[in-house]
Parts: sequence; structure tokens; C-alpha cells
Amino acid sequence: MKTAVFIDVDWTLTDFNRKIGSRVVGVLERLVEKGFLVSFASATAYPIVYGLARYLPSSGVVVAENGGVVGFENALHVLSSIDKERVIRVAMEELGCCLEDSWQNMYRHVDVAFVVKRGVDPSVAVSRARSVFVGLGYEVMYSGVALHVHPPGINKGFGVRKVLELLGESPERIIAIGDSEVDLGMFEVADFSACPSHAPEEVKKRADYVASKPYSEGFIEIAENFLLS
Ligand SMILES: O=C(O)COP(=O)(O)O
Ligand SMILES: [Mg+2]
Repeated sequence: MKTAVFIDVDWTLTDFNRKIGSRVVGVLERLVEKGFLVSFASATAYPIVYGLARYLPSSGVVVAENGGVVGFENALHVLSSIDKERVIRVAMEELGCCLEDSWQNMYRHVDVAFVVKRGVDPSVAVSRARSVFVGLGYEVMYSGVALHVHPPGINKGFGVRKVLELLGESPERIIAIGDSEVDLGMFEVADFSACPSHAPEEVKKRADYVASKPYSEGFIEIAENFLLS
């Protein structure tokens, strides 16, 4: 059975400005040609990840909403649920200092996303959000670009396991590449994990390989050294 590669989107597949360059597209093309199962695994909403998988070289297998939603061959699987309106209302009432509602929430089923307001230290926003949401039974994670609230147990590793189960695939090797704490769940289910150089210390510590370059340059380095050589 082939190797499955799960690739985070923001700041792993993209550069700092969240653009996907032609060299990244070339790497994806070569991974698909080599017979890898190439899947995007993101904290973003399903339509975003699905759109990427539809139009970029990939196997069309998608993990979205931090593992709360998975999909392939146009079949969307929602793996949990959340009282979205309540989470947004509580955030706006109690964390209006720090967070803004994300436009993506209208497309979300399991994981509610917020943008940290300009000028607010993300670590302050995260600890305030945890003090509000953990008591309500939710988990709070920060991807480097957005703050996420979801039921405990939802993470990209859960999504990776679920999508492989739905596909009926038991790959020989699972490889996970990502840059933030939302990727640690999939590092745990992977046989090999790697991160770009800008990842926070806690992520670097848990990765099997830390690239010498940041963002998508790090992804290209990882793919060329371990998957395409
Ligand atoms: O939080 C986001 O929207 C992006 O998250 P990702 O890095 O998992 O793609
Ligand atoms: Mg990322």
C-alpha cells in the first residue's frame, strides 16, 4: 500500500503571504506521479480545502476543520458537531477585546474559527479564550493564522485516521507535514513528521525533522529530501 502524505495548508503549503507558488505545485505534481496519496489537512473550512484539492495536483482526499470534517470523491463527512451560534455569541460577549468572527464560520460544522484582532498578542488571546471555553467543554487551538474552538478529541490526527478508514486504505507509511499546534494530532498518527523552520518550539520538538527553511520553502525541502529523492 502506498505512502500517504498529509500536508497542512496555511504556512506549510503556502508562503508567508498565504500564496501557493508554482514550485509547490510542481512538487505536488511529482508526489502524485510517484503514487503517493496526497491529502491536504487544514484547520480551514471544507470548501477551502476541497477547492484546493480539486484544482491542485492531489488525490482529492481532504481533512478540514482540524479533523472535524473529511471528504473525498465529493462525499463530505461531518465527524462531530458544535453549538456554533453559542460559541460565536460567547466569544463576541466575552472576548470582543481580542477576537473577530471569521467569515468561514458560515461554512463550518465542528470547529469555529476566530481571527485575533490586530495589535493583540495571540498568546494573550489564546489564554483568555481558554479561560472562557475550556470550562464550557471546548478545546482552543491556535494555527498561527486563526484561533479555533472545537470539541475535545477533534484534531487532524482524528481526521487522518477517519479518512483512511472511510477510504479503506492502510498505507504503509503516513507522513505529516505541518507548522503549528493544530498539526500535532496528525504528527502523532504519522510514521514520520516534519515542520518548516518557523514552527513554534513545541512543534519543532515533536517533529521528526525540522526544515532549515520556513513556510513553503520548508515544505519543498522536506518533500525533496524525504519523498522525492
Ligand atoms: O487556521 C487556519 O485557518 C489555517 O490553518 P492550517 O494551517 O491548518 O491550514
Ligand atoms: Mg499551518
